[in-house]
Amino acid sequence: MSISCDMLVFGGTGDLTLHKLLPALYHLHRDGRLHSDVRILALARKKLDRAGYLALAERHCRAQVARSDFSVDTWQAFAQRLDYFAMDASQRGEFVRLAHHLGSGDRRVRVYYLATAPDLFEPIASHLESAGLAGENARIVLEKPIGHSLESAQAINAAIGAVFAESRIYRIDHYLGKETVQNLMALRFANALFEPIWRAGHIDHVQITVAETLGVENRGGYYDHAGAMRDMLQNHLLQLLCLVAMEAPVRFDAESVRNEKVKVLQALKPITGMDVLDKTVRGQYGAGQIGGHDVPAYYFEPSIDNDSDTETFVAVQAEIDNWRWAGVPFYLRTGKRMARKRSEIIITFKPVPHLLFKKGEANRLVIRLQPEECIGLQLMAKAPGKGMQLEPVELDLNLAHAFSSSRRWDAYERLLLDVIEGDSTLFMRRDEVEAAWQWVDPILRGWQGHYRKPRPYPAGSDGPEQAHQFIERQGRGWSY
Ligand SMILES: NC(=O)C1=CN([C@@H]2O[C@H](COP(=O)(O)OP(=O)(O)OC[C@H]3O[C@@H](n4cnc5c(N)ncnc54)[C@H](OP(=O)(O)O)[C@@H]3O)[C@@H](O)[C@H]2O)C=CC1
Ligand SMILES: O=C1O[C@H](COP(=O)(O)O)[C@@H](O)[C@H](O)[C@H]1O
Repeated sequence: MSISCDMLVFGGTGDLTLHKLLPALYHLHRDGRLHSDVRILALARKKLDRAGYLALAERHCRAQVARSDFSVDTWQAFAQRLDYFAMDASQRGEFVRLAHHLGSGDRRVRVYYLATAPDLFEPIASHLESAGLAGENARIVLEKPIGHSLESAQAINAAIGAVFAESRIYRIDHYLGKETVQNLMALRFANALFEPIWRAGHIDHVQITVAETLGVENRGGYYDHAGAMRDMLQNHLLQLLCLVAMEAPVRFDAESVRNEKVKVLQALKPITGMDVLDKTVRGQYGAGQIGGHDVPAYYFEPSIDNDSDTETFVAVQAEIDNWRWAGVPFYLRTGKRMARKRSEIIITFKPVPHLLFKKGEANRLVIRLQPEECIGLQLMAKAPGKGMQLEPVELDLNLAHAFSSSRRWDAYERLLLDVIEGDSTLFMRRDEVEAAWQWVDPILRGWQGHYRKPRPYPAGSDGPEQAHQFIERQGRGWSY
């Protein structure tokens, strides 16, 4: 059973809160994982009373939670925990009103979840402090992306760090809360099988793909200033890369795991200047079809400039300059409005040194995060019948089948519970975020100088043609 706390969600009427955070909290409540005294206070400027907010929250929870998991009784019990407070979080004076509303309760754990644009992070932290709301029992959760560059991330980190100790700052990257991502650590560090071959001598290359069919939806105002590099690659894809590439931590605790991840980020080979033309591909979706329906081009989406140069697709060839990984390319790609939704990591091993049979394909380890969660090891096997006809077959560990009795947790459920329980193992430390920006910034500068126009690709495709040429130049291809 979790501990008692007040959870204050700034941005309580926003997309993230309504689509992810509240459904996750509902599930935690339904599964009996929230202490009976956990209270949730949503905050935003919109003038709503409690009843109005509950109606909004219920509508979204009904839409997000599976029918079989939603019941009116459970909702009503969950709603008892929920309240709404209208305030402008950019105004210091409003926090005096908030302190008054919260009353004394200084000894209770308070979690401040900042589900707002990052430009509110600094004012909220400083206003919390001046209203006496940032005491020892207060924790703060920051959504990604932290800033839009190394400099802005450092400024945010410094401002938050001036109010909250690092151990009380939770920089969330929801990919770390996904079951299969954690399973990657189990696979690597709880099985002796892979360690001897988990290195340059045996691995040809690694591909990490996060493809979405969604477009920018109603987030154009944010996305057009961010793009795929800041929205996805700087955080989610680099975190996945870290988990594939890191050394075994001495313990499974926050400091040990994060120490190893940061070393990987620091070892990433810089991509600077004209290198961006060889090592990266930017793309932007045009009109096309998703699931048989016409969808508009990116520049016709709401809140997007008609001549926007923002990338909705990015592919990068990353290299890690250390003993384990020298010379092994890590191909990262992510895009919106792609042919199908899938997130996966594919490790391709080196081919056998001498081919005895007519057919030979390199072994591949496939770690699928979405839509299904499974791990597959592709091996060559003899097809039944006469002769040595070899075909690739997959040893398949389907996690949904292997653990069929338990409901699959959404990433936010796991991470929210970790915050309440004070476990920051699956959250990003300050130096990790900054090391990631340190590598990403020169790429963004290279694009400014040499690669302003993203390559077009039709919605519903596998990205721009250049993304295929880029990997084929090296005698490889994207896995499908
Ligand atoms: N949506 C998603 O799927 C994801 C979002 N994120 C991150 O989460 C954060 C929030 O994103 P998202 O929910 O999409 O954004 P939205 O624009 O949908 O929501 C922003 C929220 O902030 C509130 N807000 C804005 N200004 C103020 C203010 N001055 N005082 C109080 N509240 C304010 C808005 O309410 P009001 O206007 O009523 O004040 C609204 O509730 C961003 O940092 C984003 O990058 C990260 C991962 C995924
Ligand atoms: O952080 C983000 O992630 C989502 C994709 O998350 P997933 O869990 O559905 O894979 C992405 O759509 C969004 O643009 C980004 O901000």
